[in-house]
Amino acid sequence: MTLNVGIIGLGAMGSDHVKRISERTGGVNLVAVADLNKALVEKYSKKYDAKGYTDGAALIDSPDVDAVMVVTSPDEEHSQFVLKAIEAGKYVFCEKPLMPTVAACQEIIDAETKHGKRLVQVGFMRRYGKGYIEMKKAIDERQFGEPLIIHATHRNYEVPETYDTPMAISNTAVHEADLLHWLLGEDYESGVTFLPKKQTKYTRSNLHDPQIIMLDTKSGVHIDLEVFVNNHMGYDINCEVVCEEGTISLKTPTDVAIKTKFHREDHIPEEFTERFKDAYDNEIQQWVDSVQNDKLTGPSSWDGLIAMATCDALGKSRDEGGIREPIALPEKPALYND
Ligand SMILES: NC(=O)C1=CN([C@@H]2O[C@H](COP(=O)(O)OP(=O)(O)OC[C@H]3O[C@@H](n4cnc5c(N)ncnc54)[C@H](O)[C@@H]3O)[C@@H](O)[C@H]2O)C=CC1
Ligand SMILES: O=C1[C@@H](O)[C@H](O)[C@@H](O)[C@H](O)[C@H]1O
Repeated sequence: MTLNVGIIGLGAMGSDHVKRISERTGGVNLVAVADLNKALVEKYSKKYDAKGYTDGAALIDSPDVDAVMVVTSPDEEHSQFVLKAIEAGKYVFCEKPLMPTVAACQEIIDAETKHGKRLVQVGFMRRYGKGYIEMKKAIDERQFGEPLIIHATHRNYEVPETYDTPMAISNTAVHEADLLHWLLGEDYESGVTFLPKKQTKYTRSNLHDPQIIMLDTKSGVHIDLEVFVNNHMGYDINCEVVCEEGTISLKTPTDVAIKTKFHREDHIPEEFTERFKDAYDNEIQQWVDSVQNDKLTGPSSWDGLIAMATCDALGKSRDEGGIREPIALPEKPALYND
């Protein structure tokens, strides 16, 4: 049976998912698209022969739609559609972050728990990237002994004017907040955020960039993460895990490196859609497959809450001038135990 999907939000990431669902994902049919922007609705409904809506709630209510993808921004827009999908009993894939506050994540968890079945998957797509999967296997098997330290960087070429200081954590570092505890298989104990170099060429009044984050896990693994979202160099994601008997690193995303007269070249991607194409494709294919099997397997609302509780502590630390903050989680509902 083919799964009929509707997508709400047709901007940068939504249009990438539209293309993926329509052209590269098996067992699925794009039947409806929605956006507040009429021109985008017309463009994609025409191109992919899908019904068009300017009201995302109407898309969710449509009997033609079996499952929903929420790809709207700002991130605060997510929960109205996620809650509506839960109410309608429809599976819903929600781009990260689930919501940018812990309270709003908790509201979704409460609604899903009340419904009694997992319906929500959060778009932490890095878990589906080949490099990270291999790193996790090596860590899980302790191939090089115990993990001790992680050095990570999250660098974007540039971000829009609407992107502000809190978003460096809630919208960007949220990827590592999820990924690194998944990679290590353990919870965080505490975190701290520093703001180096207050004045730079690209400093804006609403954005402090770069930001330095440190996290410590319950067993004492130490993580340092540089978030630098206006680096004017490229989309540069790095992760090195230092273990007792070796290091495990994410390799450069290119398959080919050029050496020519007295120098070498290695392409740096411009965008996440290029860098993590394999991860997004695997993520969405596995989401479709798990919905078809009526059992979600990907990152849950609970994972969305863990990531945001981590971001909350890091944001608080930054606002208090770099004081270490404990990372505490509420009680985990039984629904999220398997
Ligand atoms: N997993 C990943 O690596 C990435 C995830 N994202 C996430 O995807 C989401 C979308 O981000 P972008 O595509 O970059 O944003 P964008 O600003 O390019 O597009 C957002 C779209 O949502 C529409 N929209 C806003 N409110 C709406 C509403 N109430 N009803 C219907 N449509 C509405 C806007 O008109 C716009 O077309 C964000 O939550 C972002 O955090 C974005 C980039 C990468
Ligand atoms: O999720 C994403 C964006 O929303 C975010 O703004 C970027 O910093 C991330 O690299 C990208 O993966």
